[in-house]
Amino acid sequence: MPILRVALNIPLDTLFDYIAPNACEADIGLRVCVPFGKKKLTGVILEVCSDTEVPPEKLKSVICIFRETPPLSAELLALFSFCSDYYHHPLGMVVMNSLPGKLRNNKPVSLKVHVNRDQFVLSAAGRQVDTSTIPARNTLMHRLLATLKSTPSLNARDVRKISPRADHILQDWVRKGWVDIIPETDPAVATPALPELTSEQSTAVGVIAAKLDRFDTWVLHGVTGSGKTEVYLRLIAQTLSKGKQALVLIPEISLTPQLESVFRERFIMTRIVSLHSGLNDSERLSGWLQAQQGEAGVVLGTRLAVFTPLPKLGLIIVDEEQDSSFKQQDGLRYSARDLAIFRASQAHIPVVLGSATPSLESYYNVLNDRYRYLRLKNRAIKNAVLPQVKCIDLRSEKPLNGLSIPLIKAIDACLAHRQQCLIFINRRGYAPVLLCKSCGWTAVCQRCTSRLVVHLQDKKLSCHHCGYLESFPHACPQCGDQDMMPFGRGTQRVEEALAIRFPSARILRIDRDSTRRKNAWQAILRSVHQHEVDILVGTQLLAKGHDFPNLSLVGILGSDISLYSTDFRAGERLFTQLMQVAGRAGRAKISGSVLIQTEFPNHPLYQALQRHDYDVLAKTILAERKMAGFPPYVYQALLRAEAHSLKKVLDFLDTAHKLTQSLTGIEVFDPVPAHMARLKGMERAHLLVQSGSRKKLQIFLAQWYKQLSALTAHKVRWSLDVDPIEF
Ligand SMILES: Nc1ncnc2c1ncn2[C@@H]1O[C@H](COP(=O)(O)OP(=O)(O)OP(=O)(O)O)[C@@H](O)[C@H]1O
Ligand SMILES: [Zn+2]
Repeated sequence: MPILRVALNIPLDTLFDYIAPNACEADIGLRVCVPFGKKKLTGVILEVCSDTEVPPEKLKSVICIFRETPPLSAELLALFSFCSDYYHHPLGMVVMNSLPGKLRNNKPVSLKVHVNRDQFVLSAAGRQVDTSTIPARNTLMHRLLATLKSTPSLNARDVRKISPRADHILQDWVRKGWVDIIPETDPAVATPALPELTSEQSTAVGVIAAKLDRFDTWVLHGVTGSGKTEVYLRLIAQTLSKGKQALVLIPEISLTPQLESVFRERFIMTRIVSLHSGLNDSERLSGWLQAQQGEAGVVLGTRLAVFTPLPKLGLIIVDEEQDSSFKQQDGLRYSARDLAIFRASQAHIPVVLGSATPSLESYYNVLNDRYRYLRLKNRAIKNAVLPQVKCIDLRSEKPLNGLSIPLIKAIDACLAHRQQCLIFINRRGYAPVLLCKSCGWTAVCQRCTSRLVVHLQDKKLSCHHCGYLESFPHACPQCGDQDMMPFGRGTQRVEEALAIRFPSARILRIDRDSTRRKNAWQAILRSVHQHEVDILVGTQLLAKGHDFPNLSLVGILGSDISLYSTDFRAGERLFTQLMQVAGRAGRAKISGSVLIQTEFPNHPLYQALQRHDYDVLAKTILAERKMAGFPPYVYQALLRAEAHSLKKVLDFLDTAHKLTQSLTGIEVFDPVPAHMARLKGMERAHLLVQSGSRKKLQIFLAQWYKQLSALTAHKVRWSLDVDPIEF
């Protein structure tokens, strides 16, 4: 009797065995419904074998196998298995987390995902089908094939006219590659005229396009506005022309509408699917199925999209590859960028990592010749040059309400020229601290190690880590004094100061508070493009990828705070962020300038920024990391633990520490409290391990993970974070 080994979304590092009388090898990768305790669960069949260690009286039968969707491919299952091994996370959870919600349900799904106006045409393979191989009694198949041969294309209605059952056959043929789907096209839309590539773009496209049939990791290092998107588009066009699919990963969901419309305009004959967390379950399922069936030519998505089934994958692009949002920060802590590289190597195709400021990990791999490197040094639009970056020295220019005189003058000039400006401050809310002037009390979150942020408009104090909200206190809870004052500055306060200083300017604030509503982004982008806004105030949400042609001035406030952080990645992150915001200025015909208000104008980071010199700074930071023994010179993993009592957490970590004794090539540090020592009421601490050899670290982690899983007597939640980026 065949035994199925099933992946379930259960936090145990094992597969679960069931009997299935009518199952066979071809069922591997299919979804299956099984009994589990008193419940029914849906899982995925990973193996079909003939024996099991489960005693016969305990072995249960599957309830049903879902056969309406094709099985997950062997490549995808290999990706899951790599991911589970590398991140030390139960395989069943890896598999199930990657599926759209509707496929995790105990219900069959409907495959009716086509837009009815699609056209179906016989593919080259379909034309070569030997009709004698189709049994004569299958008259419907013969009729459908004959009709497809005799007409240029059919739409869904034509198909149903042949027979209501013809639709099924057609779907099957699409899967087999006999029939291609051409999405409905609007004849009024003409093929857009392509811009002439700059010589740098043209080199990049040429070099990568010559090697589309092999695995390489390309770092496309292009300054802001250098037209990396155009390079992607040309490479995707070549991929599509070979009948292959392209996967494009982007960091921010807010960037999808813009990019999606660029793609749609360019590839009018191609089905483009976007996959991100803003979709409802049906939309996500539909996109996922179109990808799995090879109908979607381009899949555009945020990090989870790296797990999309793509049978004809020909190219992967990771835009803004350095972005930390590619790393999942809970549950399965994977890096979508790193998995993208694995997928490309698995499929023998190129992966392009695009960025204006590549991550130091990637840059290091370039310096070591592990990755290939292409550079775009100039802006793509004729005469558009990189903005002039200058520091305003706050030691001599005392600001008023946060705004220094040179910045105010620059804003005045910008407005007089009817151009737009952007004031960047990476902190939302009104002020980060509420302070009692007489006793020095500050409002803190009861559940987290953090201060409460002042939100003046709704008269609330809010914790940005756990979402806790409370009303303003009337008096200081410590001394009773009523003289409480917001201290420091957030976007709302800067907006207020600007409104006072520039009463006739139209000001728009863009941060997580102002973009929460659905479609808020579209409205914002439209009003910026139609110049209904003069001054934008915003956080890093604004910094990424947006193209605002009329923006000529960027002012940067409050960035000094990241210069001397305890996090060794803070400098890299700040540089990237400031390069990105600075890059919003002067992207088209008008020239741009960037003003940074700082007390440390001579800091190497600001110096590098003024010269647009990524390489010098990157090399300096790399040298520091080498000295200090930080990544990319070592590989790290963090054992994170949390519980209601700190003692329990530390006891657990001590036990974990003792398990690691006398290892060579692995360095184990003492347990320390996390940067956020308390979060949502949980006490948190961690233990860092590192090694100069990724392989050694992996071997150690596998063994340690088993030992840790076997520790039972503690009430601590723990997880391993491989290649952590937050501490
Ligand atoms: N060859 C070209 N000729 C003319 N304009 C171009 C060309 N290539 C790109 N552009 C234009 O240049 C602008 C900047 O391009 P794009 O947004 O792709 O830059 P980017 O490198 O992605 O920058 P960022 O890192 O800031 O996102 C866009 O308006 C784009 O339409
Ligand atoms: Zn909190």
